[in-house]
Amino acid sequence: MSTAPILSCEKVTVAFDGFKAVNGMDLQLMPGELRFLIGPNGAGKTTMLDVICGKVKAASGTLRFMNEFDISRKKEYEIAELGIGRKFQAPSIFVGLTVYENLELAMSQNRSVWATLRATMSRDEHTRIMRQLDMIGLTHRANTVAGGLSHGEKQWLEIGMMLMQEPSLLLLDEPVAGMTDTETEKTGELLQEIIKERTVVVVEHDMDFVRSFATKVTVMHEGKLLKEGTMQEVQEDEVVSEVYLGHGRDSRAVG
Ligand SMILES: Nc1ncnc2c1ncn2[C@@H]1O[C@H](COP(=O)(O)OP(=O)(O)OP(=O)(O)O)[C@@H](O)[C@H]1O
Repeated sequence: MSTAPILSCEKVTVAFDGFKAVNGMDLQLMPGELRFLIGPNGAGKTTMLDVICGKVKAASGTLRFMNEFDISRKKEYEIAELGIGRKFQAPSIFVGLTVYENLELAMSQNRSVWATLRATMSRDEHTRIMRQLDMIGLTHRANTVAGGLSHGEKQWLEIGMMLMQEPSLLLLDEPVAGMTDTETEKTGELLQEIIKERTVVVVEHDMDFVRSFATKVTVMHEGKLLKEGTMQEVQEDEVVSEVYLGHGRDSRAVG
């Protein structure tokens, strides 16, 4: 495996009407990592994902992908084509189509919906979909209309749809929010499976989930990198403790 970072962000700043939501943030990811990005509300975590996928632009700083591409000036679709996939909190699946059809559509993103559903599928394409269904644990749901899935299943379907496009780097924003404990556990296992071939960044508030699945955690505060390390190192850090204390839902994150 390459030792060069897959993503290298240096001194990234994102401003909204002069307010710096991200303020000189550094983030380096190695291929195959599952990195958790945590921090109090308003720390700039979601904005950091937004700037990586091109949804917002950096006012300054550099963002380098695969040691080769400067993505700071690229458009969102160009960044997606380079291999960065972004999943937002609300799932964007086609609720009137079956699980199988959703994956089929995601596989042939450049065709129209009608052309995709009418086209004859090759055996290889069918095999790819079946493999994806297996990975996201929805084989038994292949012919279920996506609108009838549970909340967790919808999230897994959307992750599956993103994977059909073979991204090298996957950005997930609070993937386990609203999930049951069993669904959360399954999602963690799915992420472990995904990083066998890809790199994943997860913005997360669920500290039990982070504790169970994180090897390396990045803590953001006021738009900057506050601390990076194992969950234990982060929990033992006094400054991190101070920042979290009194911050509502994350107040039990440390100690
Ligand atoms: N489009 C925008 N316009 C103006 N301000 C914004 C915009 N997006 C985010 N912000 C502000 O930037 C700051 C960082 O927001 P961001 O959503 O990145 O934080 P976060 O760490 O993801 O927080 P949370 O954990 O609550 O989701 C917040 O103060 C937020 O209000």
